[in-house]
Amino acid sequence: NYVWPNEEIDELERILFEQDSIFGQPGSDLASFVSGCSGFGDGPQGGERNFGAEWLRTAYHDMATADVNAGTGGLDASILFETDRPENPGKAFSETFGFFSAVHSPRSSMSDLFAMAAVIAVGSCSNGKVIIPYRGGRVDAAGPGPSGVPQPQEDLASHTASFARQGFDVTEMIQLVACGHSIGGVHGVDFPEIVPNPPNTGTDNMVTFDTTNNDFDNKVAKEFVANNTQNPLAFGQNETTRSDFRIFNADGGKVISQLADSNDYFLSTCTTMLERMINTVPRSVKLTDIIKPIAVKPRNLFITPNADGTLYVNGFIRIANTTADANKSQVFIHPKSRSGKLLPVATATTKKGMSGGCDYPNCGPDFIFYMFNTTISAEDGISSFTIEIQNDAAGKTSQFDNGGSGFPFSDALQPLFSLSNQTESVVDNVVYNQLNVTALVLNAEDFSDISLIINVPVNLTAPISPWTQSKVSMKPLSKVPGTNHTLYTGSWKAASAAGTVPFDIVATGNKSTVSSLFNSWDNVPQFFDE
Ligand code: HEM
Repeated sequence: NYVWPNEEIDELERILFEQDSIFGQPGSDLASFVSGCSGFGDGPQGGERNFGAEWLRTAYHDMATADVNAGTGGLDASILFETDRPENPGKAFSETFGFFSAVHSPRSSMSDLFAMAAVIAVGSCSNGKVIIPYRGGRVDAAGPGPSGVPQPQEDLASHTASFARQGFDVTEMIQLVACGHSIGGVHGVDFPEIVPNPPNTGTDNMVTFDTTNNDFDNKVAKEFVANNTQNPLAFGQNETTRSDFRIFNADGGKVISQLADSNDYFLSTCTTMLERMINTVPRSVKLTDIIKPIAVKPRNLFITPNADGTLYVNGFIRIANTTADANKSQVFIHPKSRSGKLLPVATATTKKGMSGGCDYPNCGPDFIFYMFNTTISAEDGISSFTIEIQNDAAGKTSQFDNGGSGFPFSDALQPLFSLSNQTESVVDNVVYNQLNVTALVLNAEDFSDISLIINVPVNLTAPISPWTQSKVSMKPLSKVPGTNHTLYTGSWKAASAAGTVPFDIVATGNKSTVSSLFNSWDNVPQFFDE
């Protein structure tokens, strides 16, 4: 019963399920960094960084300070304010943030992105055998939380108490640690007391938890039980820091043996435990339903006025390859006028191309992008459309009416990308982004205010910050001849630290408020100084 658009899930759905996108927008290459779960060589000692392992460790360290009885902490991205603590050594947290900050927005909190990082990492590292159901809705912390990430030199009693605070009993603690330590390892640069670094080489001696660093599998348990493990937290030179040894034996070795006995059991246990881990959030947070790939979703819809009083309407429809057949299907758009009258059908059979779903098996379908365009009279205008697929993936004709009222798309208020641009300038060594937007407004006399609204972080120097809206009043430019449309323009300029988060245009009046929300800067032509 998904209805487009949905502010809570559309952006998260795009980032998670639309990898290798033909639009090449930020985030569409995220999964490629953990593709095959392979590490990136760091030096002759064989040390390497496995980004998937870093993403998973980031999600755990962020969650590990939760207090489930108090209903506080959990996945809230507070880790970004806590990286100078002794319990959080290493590059993992800032590197994970580096990957995901490009898609951080009011519709995709950093904590939702850290949860997604764990989902993608484990999905990719297990080659699609562990698909953690993903929900959105997490809320970012505005500052540091309490400390309390478990550390390897602590004793079993403190680990048991710490996991109990996070909501996991002894059995679940053993399971969660085994799942986490299935990929990656201990880095000499972060923990020289556990994994000594060769002196003066500048390299990172990394010792993996098991022999399959690039595979999310039960080897970590198998090798531990078989007593031939290389896990530095189980049999490292320093007995004090053998936390995995103490934890895996916390119940006499029962659970770790079960995990060692069956990889299927290990994988299903980890799916459950890691889902619980990423869904550990403050009590005040309400998570969305599980986000699934959406079968039919409009994308980048544009309206441009022509000189002769008509409107050129074009856009893309993203269709899952489980719904349409890239070779056979024919796609048609049925637009409706402003008054609800059916307008001539537009064919959308030309394919812009395919996006490869998720980059790893079992995550979601690939998508086919169909292009359409049509010309309508400005007097008729447009309010919505429905989509018809002939010869769909099942060989039938199917209609998509977006829950009954069609896909909303209105010429009441639209940015005109061909008349908009973005520029970059440097003043006193500070780089500024400027966004110049021209918008098409119907019956402008009905509105008392038409504003360009940019979401910007309140605190430009913090790694993450609550958002605030920076508003610019747009001014009338000219009437579009032969129509009731008027062009409005507005310019917004700020230090580039304010980012290029999608922008809104909102027209408010006594009779109504209309808006065009979350418009991507990617669609705005760039004029950058060399
Ligand atoms: C008592 C609990 C735990 C302790 C004491 C502990 C300790 C450690 C230590 C010392 C490292 C090495 C980090 C580095 O050198 O950068 C590490 C790595 C890692 N931990 Fe844990 N850990 C615990 C639980 C968990 C849990 C529950 C998870 C996730 C579910 C997890 C996921 C990871 C991952 C993926 C790595 C590899 C990071 C990389 O290769 O860059 N850990 N852990």
